Amino acid sequence: MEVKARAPGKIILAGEHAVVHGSTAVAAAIDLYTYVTLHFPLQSAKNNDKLTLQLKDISLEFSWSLDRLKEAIPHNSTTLCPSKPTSCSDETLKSIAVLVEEQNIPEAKIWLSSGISTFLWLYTSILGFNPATVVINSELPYGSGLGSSAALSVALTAALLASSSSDKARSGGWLSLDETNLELLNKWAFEGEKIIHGKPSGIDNTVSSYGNMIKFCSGEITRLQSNMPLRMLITNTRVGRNTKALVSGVSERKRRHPEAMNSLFNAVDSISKELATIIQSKDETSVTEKEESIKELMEMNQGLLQSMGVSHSSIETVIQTTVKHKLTSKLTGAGGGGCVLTLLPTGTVVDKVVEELEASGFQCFTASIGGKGAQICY
Ligand SMILES: Nc1ncnc2c1ncn2[C@@H]1O[C@H](COP(=O)(O)OP(=O)(O)O)[C@@H](O)[C@H]1O
Ligand SMILES: C[C@@](O)(CCOP(=O)(O)O)CC(=O)O
Ligand SMILES: [Mg+2]
Repeated sequence: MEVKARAPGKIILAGEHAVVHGSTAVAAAIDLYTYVTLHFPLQSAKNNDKLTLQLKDISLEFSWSLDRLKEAIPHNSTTLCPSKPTSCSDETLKSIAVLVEEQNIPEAKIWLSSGISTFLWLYTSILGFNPATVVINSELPYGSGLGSSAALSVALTAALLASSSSDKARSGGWLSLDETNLELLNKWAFEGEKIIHGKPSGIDNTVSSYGNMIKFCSGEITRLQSNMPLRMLITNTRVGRNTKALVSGVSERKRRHPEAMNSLFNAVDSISKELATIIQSKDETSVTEKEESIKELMEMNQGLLQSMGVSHSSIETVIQTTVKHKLTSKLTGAGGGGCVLTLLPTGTVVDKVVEELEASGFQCFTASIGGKGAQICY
């Protein structure tokens, strides 16, 4: 039997980091996906005593005997409960880290460890100790602010829940999930994100699960209906960074300067709310005026992110380059490198700015904004 799922990456239009501290943020799905395929061996097959993970896009394979997993991961064989998401305890996470270490991940790819821990936790919590080969393929750059961690948790959980469900109408095409299943998927995926991010806000797994564009504040989700064209250039600085470290850096700064940081978070909250209002507005304001307001809000948000300590010289270079072309940019995701968004107002020709950015070693692309969320295929 085979089950497939896919989940999109995302851009955060406003509010990253502040959203971890209770501010509003606005995010949209993009049309770059992580794909997960589960293959279950026949009882008679020779590999029916193993769990194998194949990361296709980076040509790596990891494998554990089911006996080793059962021995290492604390479990209660009678209480597998896919419909009740639970958190991974510190004790279980330590045991899983040992299982990951035993795989001798190449030093240059050691950043995969938390993703593989998430994999083991979600798999064994939802499907228990059953044999399978899990194939993962991602179109998203890793650790670049486009939510590869959330797309992994969402796509994997969607495939696991689909395979554990009794209701498998074979269709051959991509199917979206109903509200109840989306809610369950999103809760499990959040538990997966916690292993990778430490203290996630939940916005990334939510937008990857639900798709489209959302306003998010302390777990409250508002789906947004955009009433204007919104085009963004995405520039990957190719500077690697890690969301967990950046999020904890902001918390440290908040601990040192609580009042000042709370003022920054409040300002971000206002920016995100205003952005959501503009995007949805059906009033007479022209698209050009709306784009001018969005430009200003992005500029202010970037200034506040810089004050939180999450910008980077590569991000500043992208901003300065795009300013020369009268375009406005802000970092997206955790910052510290990673990707930068540049608003492309109606009629913008991007060739010259892209040429200049790519000459500096950056990678530019446009992605379609606000597409579908998680989907499954039998
Ligand atoms: N397809 C994948 N397979 C294994 N791990 C993954 C995958 N996608 C993401 N990850 C994990 O997520 C981490 C990147 O997440 P993060 O730092 O939050 O950045 P982002 O979510 O912006 O890509 C990687 O270092 C890796 O541990
Ligand atoms: C910085 C943050 O707001 C977004 C992180 O996104 P990413 O992992 O860099 O794609 C963290 C969060 O909201 O959990
Ligand atoms: Mg992430």
